[in-house]
This record gives sequence, structure tokens and C-alpha cells, in this order.
Amino acid sequence: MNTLKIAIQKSGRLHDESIQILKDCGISVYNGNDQLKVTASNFPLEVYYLRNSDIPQYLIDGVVDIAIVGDNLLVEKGQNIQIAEKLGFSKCKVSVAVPKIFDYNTIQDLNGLRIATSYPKTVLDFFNSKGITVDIHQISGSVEIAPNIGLSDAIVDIVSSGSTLFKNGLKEVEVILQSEAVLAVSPQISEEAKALLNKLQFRIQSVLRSRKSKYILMNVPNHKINNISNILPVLKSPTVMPLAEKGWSSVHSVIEEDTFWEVIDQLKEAGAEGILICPIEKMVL
Ligand SMILES: Nc1ncnc2c1ncn2[C@@H]1O[C@H](COP(=O)(O)OP(=O)(O)OP(=O)(O)O)[C@@H](O)[C@H]1O
Ligand SMILES: O=P(O)(O)OC[C@H]1O[C@H](OP(=O)(O)OP(=O)(O)O)[C@H](O)[C@@H]1O
Ligand SMILES: [Mg+2]
Repeated sequence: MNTLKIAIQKSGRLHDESIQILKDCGISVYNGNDQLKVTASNFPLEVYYLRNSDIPQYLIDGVVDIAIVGDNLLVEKGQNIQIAEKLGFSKCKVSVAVPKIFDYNTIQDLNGLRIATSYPKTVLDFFNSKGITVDIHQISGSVEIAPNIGLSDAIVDIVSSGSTLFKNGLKEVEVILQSEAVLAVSPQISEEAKALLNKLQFRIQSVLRSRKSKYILMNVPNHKINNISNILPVLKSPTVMPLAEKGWSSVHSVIEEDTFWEVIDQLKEAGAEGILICPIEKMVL
């Protein structure tokens, strides 16, 4: 039987949310503490638990059909790898940082300096594009310590909250790229596997949509329904149902997480009462 092969990080930043998104798609897989290859019971999916940094090569070689990886890793190692879907978690930046006492004004200040990083290609491409020469020192982890131990003058590494930089006396001076977890596709994927990928992607899109949206219900005097409807950025038009109390209706709709509080304030001002907000399990368009 046809199966779709997916690579997922064995352990680390991406592991839990990768398993969770499959779960939300109705696909249950064993979480791989001791098994490196597992088969889902209710979808033709084989899961390979791998080191994150090895995943782009497995995609290039066609050992797996798809993978969940950080976009930043594809920039570093993933020539020819297409992104099917941005997944909205593990958001971070890849940035240049220097010691706090470094008198940094422009990127030219880094010319000729030593940069420690785990992402040499990303760094080289970035500085080449700016016409600046740097001396790259490739290390595989704990990059933020490099300036303190005299290994480098600056670093390029992942920044999220900025607390690792802060704790190591560094400051961010340039953002090279923004990253998040993505569903990446092997250039060698077969037509059969592609058909399964389409099925999986359809489910993932429903899950992502529902994560971004809330179901909203409110009571509205009938003469204010038009005003309220105009505020609601609905999928189609809102559902309106009469309440037992004469002259009032219950209005139902869907709103986006991002605009949520603004919309609620406007609805209250326009006369909505008893507003209820509920999570959405799946959203199929
Ligand atoms: N602090 C962070 N906040 C948000 N996302 C992050 C953070 N650190 C890393 N990431 C993202 O998660 C991915 C995996 O990072 P993680 O540190 O778990 O693995 P790794 O050390 O790169 O790889 P390996 O599995 O090979 O040991 C990174 O490629 C990046 O996209
Ligand atoms: O801006 P922050 O929120 O502090 O996050 C950034 C840190 O997170 C990552 O390391 P991680 O914790 O994954 O450790 P690792 O070096 O073992 O991969 C990254 O390499 C940075 O060091
Ligand atoms: Mg890490």
C-alpha cells in the first residue's frame, strides 16, 4: 500500500508541536522515545524521527517525502526544497549579535571580523549580499558563548525572546531572516505520495484556520443587527436566530484571533450583549 513518509524532529524545539499538529489532524502516532520509525494507525503515514539538522538532506535524497522543519534550516541546507505550508509555530529570527560594549553603527563595522555560527551558508550569503567580508567560525551549539571566550567578535544565531543574548552580554544588531516551522516537500516526491500529501495538507489547513479563529455568539436587539453585521468579518454572513424574548436575536459568527479584542470593543459599543467566545475544533472551507 502507498504511504507518505514524513520526517519529524526526534527531540527538541519542534518535536511536541509537530506531533500535536498531526494529532489535531486526527492522525495518532507513537511519540518515538525509543522507536525511530513508526506507522500511524489511521492514515497511510510513516513517521521518521530524525535530528533536525539532518532532515534537509533526507528530503533532497528522497528518503522522506515531506518533513516538519524550521524554515531557517531550509535556507541553510535546503536548495530545491519547496514549502507546502507555513505551520505558525517555532517562530524565531536568525540574527547578528555583538557584545553589548561593541560600538555598533552600521553593518560595515563587521567587515573583516570573526563570526561564530551554526549556519555558515546563511551568514556567507547575507554578508556577500552586503559586500562585506567576514571570517566564519562554524560551531554546532552554545554559539552565544563564543565572544566571551575569545572565539569570535560577533555571532549569528537563533533569537526568540532574546534572553540567551541578554544573559551572555550580547545585543542583536541585524536580523537576517524570520523563521517558523514549515511543511517541506522532497523534490523527489512521487505522484502517489503527492496525492496523500494533498489529503494531509487539506487537514492541516483546516487545523491552522481553526487555530486562528474563534466562534462568537451574542445577543443583539433586532434593530441593531445590521450595524453589528457590518462589524463582523464573517466567512459568509452571520447566522441570526430569534431569542425567546421578543425584539432580540442571537447572532453567531467567526472572528480572527488577531483582531479579536478590537472587534469585541466595537460590538459592545454597537449594542451587542452577552458575548460568548468559543474555540473552534476544525474549520473546513
Ligand atoms: N528559541 C527558539 N524559539 C523558537 N524556535 C526555535 C528556537 N530555537 C530553535 N528554534 C527553531 O526550532 C528548530 C529546532 O531547534 P532545536 O534547537 O530543537 O534543534 P537543533 O539543535 O537545531 O537540531 P538537532 O535536532 O539536530 O539537535 C530550529 O531550526 C529553529 O527553526
Ligand atoms: O532568544 P531565546 O528565547 O533565548 O532563544 C534563543 C536560543 O534558543 C536556541 O537554543 P536552544 O535552547 O534550542 O538550545 P540548543 O543550543 O541546545 O539548541 C538558540 O540556539 C538560542 O540559543
Ligand atoms: Mg537549538
